Amino acid sequence: MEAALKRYFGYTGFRPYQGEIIQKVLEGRDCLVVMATGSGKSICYQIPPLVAKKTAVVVSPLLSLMQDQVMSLKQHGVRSDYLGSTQMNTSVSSEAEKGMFDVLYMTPEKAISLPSRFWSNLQASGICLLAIDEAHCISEWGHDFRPEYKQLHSLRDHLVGVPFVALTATATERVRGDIATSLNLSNPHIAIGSFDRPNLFYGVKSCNRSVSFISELVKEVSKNCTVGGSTIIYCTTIKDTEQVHEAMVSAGIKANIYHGRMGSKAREDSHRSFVRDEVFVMVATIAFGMGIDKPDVRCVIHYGCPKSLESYYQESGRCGRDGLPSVCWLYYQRSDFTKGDFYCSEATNPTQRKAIMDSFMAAQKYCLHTACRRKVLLQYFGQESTTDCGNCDNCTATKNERDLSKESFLLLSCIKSCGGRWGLNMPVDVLRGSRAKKIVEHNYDKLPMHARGKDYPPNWWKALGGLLLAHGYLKETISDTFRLLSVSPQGVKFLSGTGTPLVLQLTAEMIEQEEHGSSEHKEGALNPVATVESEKSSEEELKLYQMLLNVRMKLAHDIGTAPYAICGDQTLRHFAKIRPSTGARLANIDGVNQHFVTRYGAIFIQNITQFSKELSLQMDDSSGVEDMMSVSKPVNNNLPRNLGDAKFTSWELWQKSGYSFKKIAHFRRAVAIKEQTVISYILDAARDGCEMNWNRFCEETGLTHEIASQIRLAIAKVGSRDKLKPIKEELPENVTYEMIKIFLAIDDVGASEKTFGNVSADKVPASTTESPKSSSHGSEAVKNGNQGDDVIMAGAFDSSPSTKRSQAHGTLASVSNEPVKKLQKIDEQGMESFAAIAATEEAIVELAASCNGVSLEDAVKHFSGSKRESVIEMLENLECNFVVYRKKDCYMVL
Ligand SMILES: Nc1ncnc2c1ncn2[C@@H]1O[C@H](COP(=O)(O)OP(=O)(O)OP(=O)(O)O)[C@@H](O)[C@H]1O
Repeated sequence: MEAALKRYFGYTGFRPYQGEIIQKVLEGRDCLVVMATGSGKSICYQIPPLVAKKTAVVVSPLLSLMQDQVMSLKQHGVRSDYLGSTQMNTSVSSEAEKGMFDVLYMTPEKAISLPSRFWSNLQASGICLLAIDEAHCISEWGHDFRPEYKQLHSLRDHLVGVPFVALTATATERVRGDIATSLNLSNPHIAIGSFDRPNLFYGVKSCNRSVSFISELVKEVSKNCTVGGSTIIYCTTIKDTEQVHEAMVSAGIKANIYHGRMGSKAREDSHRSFVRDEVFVMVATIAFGMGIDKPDVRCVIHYGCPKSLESYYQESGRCGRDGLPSVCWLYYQRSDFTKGDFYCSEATNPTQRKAIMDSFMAAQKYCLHTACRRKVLLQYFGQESTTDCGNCDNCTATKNERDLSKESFLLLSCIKSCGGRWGLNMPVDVLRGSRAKKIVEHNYDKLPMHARGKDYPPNWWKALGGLLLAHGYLKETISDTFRLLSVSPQGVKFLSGTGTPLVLQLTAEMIEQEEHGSSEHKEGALNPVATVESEKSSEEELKLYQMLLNVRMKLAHDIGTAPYAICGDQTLRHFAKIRPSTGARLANIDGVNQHFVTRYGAIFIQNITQFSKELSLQMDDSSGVEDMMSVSKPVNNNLPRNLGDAKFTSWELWQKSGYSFKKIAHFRRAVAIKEQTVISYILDAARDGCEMNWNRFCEETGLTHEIASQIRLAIAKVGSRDKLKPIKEELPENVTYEMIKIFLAIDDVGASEKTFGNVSADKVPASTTESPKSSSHGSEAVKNGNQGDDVIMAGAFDSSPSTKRSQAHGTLASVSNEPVKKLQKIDEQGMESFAAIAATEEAIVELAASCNGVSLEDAVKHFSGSKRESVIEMLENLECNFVVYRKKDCYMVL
């Protein structure tokens, strides 16, 4: 399990609950998973198929979400696709039946409409789980009820014995019960994680929707953009969305808009360019909700009170999913609180209506609270928390507590005297001394508290009303479409004088009202920007991080994917901090998976090296990072370790003696071998650690910088480097199979990008007599499956491995007419040190496997016949090739 986590996702440890859930699923047990947004639920259904080598089917409510997940998984080397109404590729379904995907996503509509033949075929091919993502959609008590979800239980009949895994971030106890019942979960393993998102700062402010407020918002958001963070601004109406978007764009901020009245193509484009960091801000209605999987959103702003606390938690939960510090601000206007009825119009029965209203009131209370915001949120989801978080506006604000007993007494008694038949406006007007027609008609101008509240502006009183509601002194009831306020039993107790003095924390709005007599927003008071902590990075390291963000951006743009799908921000931060100089060092960084190393490793190492030089930063600084092992820089003795003799000699002739491929192909043979075989021998030697003059190799094989770039793009497009044919099909005719193989070998050994740099397209092979470019050998070699096994090596190549190298030297030197100047340079000492190596990569892997991981010191001790540097080098090579990975100080086998 852990090996698959490192190989495909680059992480060395599971987060809480992930390991146990995966284990249960692999044992065939149903699971109900309720874990916070961004806590890593997806891994729970993505790892089992990679371990069990069977397909996982995932039911997901949104196409955009599925497309993002598939894009990301492909970048991790996981075979994945989706079935839904927008899927144009008709072969996905038949490939899926044959078990050709690790993870197959589908919409609920699709899942219930697929014929039983599909399911029986898939079951025959192997299916390890059916996951129901966003499972709260099953429940009418959930905030996103979807009727099709209710029919998913019918899949049980098709998938006998297949574990069902229901996952959600927001489920009250009642919703959990609904999910389990509706899906017929049998004795499910229930995992309920914390709802807390400690990296998120929560803040709330009252606002007006004035032009000056919006321009202030624009200013603050633009600050966030300059530090490279993405922002989502959720508006409650399309009109607000358009207004805020227009303000952002006119201020020169790259912002997109997204709402339900846009066509699906426009929405898709808008979503895509946001996910790909082509714009930094998305101004959207909640139509841009559940499906947002971008991990590096640094700021989520709600411009208007959300329709429920669940949806606020979900939407704000789109922020900081990569675990880095991020902020969530909610700006509300008092008039937002009148929208409950509008939301209730969606209800089809009284139960739903009550559920919608309750959730809306909870959101309203959240806005008005002066206690720790996190506590309020967690309590709503049934999680008790005793300490204040210190990471929300209420915790960080200077305490502004005051005895508000007198004012509260006035307001509560006024509400009581008005008979609990009104909202807040009427009693506040009475307190303020209004003689409006309605007040006079009801004789409220005769009440003793009439005109007793002139010291404070109306909004101050309304803010106090909100506070009293949030603290339980008032209660709100719905009558028809009206929301009525009355005094609660706790309020009655206070009015009777038996309660304690009412010391309350003043809201920001009350303070503003006292100071300025209005909620007109003060310059500089708005502060939505995530102060993403630089994590003790130096200025140069931050510059390097910015440079690497650009490298990732360009790369993503070239291959048509989202930057985050290549690697996360956190991983780039580690690169900037550690500055790995080798593939092995890169491979050991958290978040780096096997595909990343093979596809992008060389590019990043080259850029890190170059930028670090420019910024005068040392490479390989592991001091500040935990979990990094202090391995001294390996000494590469450039000697092969476990090569067969034919390969070794081919390499020697080429690298040391300067022979051409053609000469080597004919060298001392009755029947010449193919040049392509020689090339593949030399590549194997390179993979085995032999020193290589890559510039010469590329020059002789015609692999130019341009061709290398084309191949890299093709691999990225195909999403896998396992099969050459699909890669070849993406490339122009002139790019041969041989070139692809060479590219992969160079990539495997992590040679520098500069390797290709010396040769340009118009300056191709000089020294090769027959370059692969001018022949069809490359494709022939592949067609014949020619990896060199079909070659009969004669003469010097057929002696026993231990003796033949020295024989080969002697023979070559004496028999060949070619100048073999450099050959003798492999002197006795070199051969001795090679012979003395007791550790081989296989032996190291065996040792690590037998004791479930081995430390470097133990490995060095175990292979006492080997030099420490050799063991380090082999370990690094294994690590770079993802044969082993490091967890703390231990090398584990993948
Ligand atoms: N074991 C892990 N170590 C480090 N990062 C992880 C681990 N598991 C998951 N992550 C990362 O956490 C982020 C959030 O994960 P994921 O998308 O699965 O969250 P989620 O629980 O499904 O959230 P939501 O409910 O919002 O969809 C992703 O960037 C993912 O790569």
